[in-house]
Amino acid sequence: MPTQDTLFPITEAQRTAYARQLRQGFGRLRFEPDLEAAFMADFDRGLDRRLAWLSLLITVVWLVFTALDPVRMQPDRLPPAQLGLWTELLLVRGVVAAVLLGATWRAWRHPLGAHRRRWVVATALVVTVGGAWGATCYLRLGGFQPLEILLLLVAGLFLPIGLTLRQTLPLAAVCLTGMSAVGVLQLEGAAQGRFLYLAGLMVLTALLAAFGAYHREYAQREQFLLRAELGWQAGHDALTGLCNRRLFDDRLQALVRQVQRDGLPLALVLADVDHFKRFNDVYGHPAGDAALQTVAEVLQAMASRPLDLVARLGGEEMAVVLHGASQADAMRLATQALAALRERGVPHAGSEQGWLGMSLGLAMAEPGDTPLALYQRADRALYQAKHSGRNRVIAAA
Ligand SMILES: Nc1nc2c(ncn2[C@@H]2O[C@H](COP(=O)(O)OP(=O)(O)OP(=O)(O)O)[C@@H](O)[C@H]2O)c(=O)[nH]1
Repeated sequence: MPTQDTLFPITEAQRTAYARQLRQGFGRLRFEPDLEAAFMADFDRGLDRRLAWLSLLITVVWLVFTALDPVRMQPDRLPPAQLGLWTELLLVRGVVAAVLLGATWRAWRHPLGAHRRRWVVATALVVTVGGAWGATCYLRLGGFQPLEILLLLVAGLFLPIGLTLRQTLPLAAVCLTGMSAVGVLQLEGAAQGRFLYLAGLMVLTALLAAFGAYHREYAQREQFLLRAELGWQAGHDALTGLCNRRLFDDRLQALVRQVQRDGLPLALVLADVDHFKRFNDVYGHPAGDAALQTVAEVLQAMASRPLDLVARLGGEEMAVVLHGASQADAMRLATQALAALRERGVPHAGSEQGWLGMSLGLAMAEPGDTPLALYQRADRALYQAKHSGRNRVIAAA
């Protein structure tokens, strides 16, 4: 998906797929495969920086708690039998701190890119299980530990940390199992009971957070589809489906620069329906609209290359930009378009020939050209086509 926020460069076919998905819904938080890939690319935008900051924050909090451990537990006053436990706590704190420092360094140093999900999963697992382990050490040492802090860790898994809900659920299940296993294996009696009670609360927390995450992701997906539709509408003409003037101006500018750099030819063909005012007067505006759609289809058929561009510039004036086409190619395509419109046989009593025709002006991009200069040459050629009998193509000298 630019995301491309203002103009979402989707094709007509993609737009149909987006609209279909929007109609079908996505209650299971999954799009059709192509759309899913586009959504994931959009979903991942700007994530690396956010994760780097989050990782730094967690690391700082973890280091602060680690630094406070000796103050809170006063190891020199612990009975010798508990020194082993103190070492265990220090080890757990140290391992998690080392992993967090490494993860933060990695996230700041290089974009996580393809490793992002693995990075998130590994960091989350170490922090949740390490957090639970540290908490059980505290309990066994007889110190005060607000175990409820573990609930925050569980809820944190459902924050926008780069996983979809489908990816978060198995991770949360593994983390909860790991945390509960630590409690069951390390604790006994009342402390174990209290930890198991907390494990139950963790499951409830996970369910509540998952409920919120479901609705957040649903809204995010819906917004993605709607943004594509809006972007398409911003760059296209509602009647013919062709690019509008705004998108045409943007793309023509880029195309002119591109061919000048690549040394390729570029042709601009301007088209204007002949005696269209009379057509509207005789057949009515709705028939005029249908006639414009026919002309748009005929012009669209001229554009077969990926960088070709067909636009409605306003009223009954349209344009075709042919990337890499020589003047002879462009002339041939324009003549074929005239013949194709003739074949459509749209009656036009107010025209010279009795059926709907159009006049075409062709100009080739020249070295050092600006889009405006190119447009003006094509416009002069169109003017000549109009004034030399209409329903023909004239190339700028
Ligand atoms: N049906 C319909 N008509 C439109 C639309 N946009 C512009 N027009 C009409 O197109 C006509 C353009 O008329 P003119 O600019 O005088 O040109 P023309 O009659 O085609 O004459 P020539 O260009 O000299 O052949 C006007 O009557 C506009 O109302 C549209 O979206 N739908």
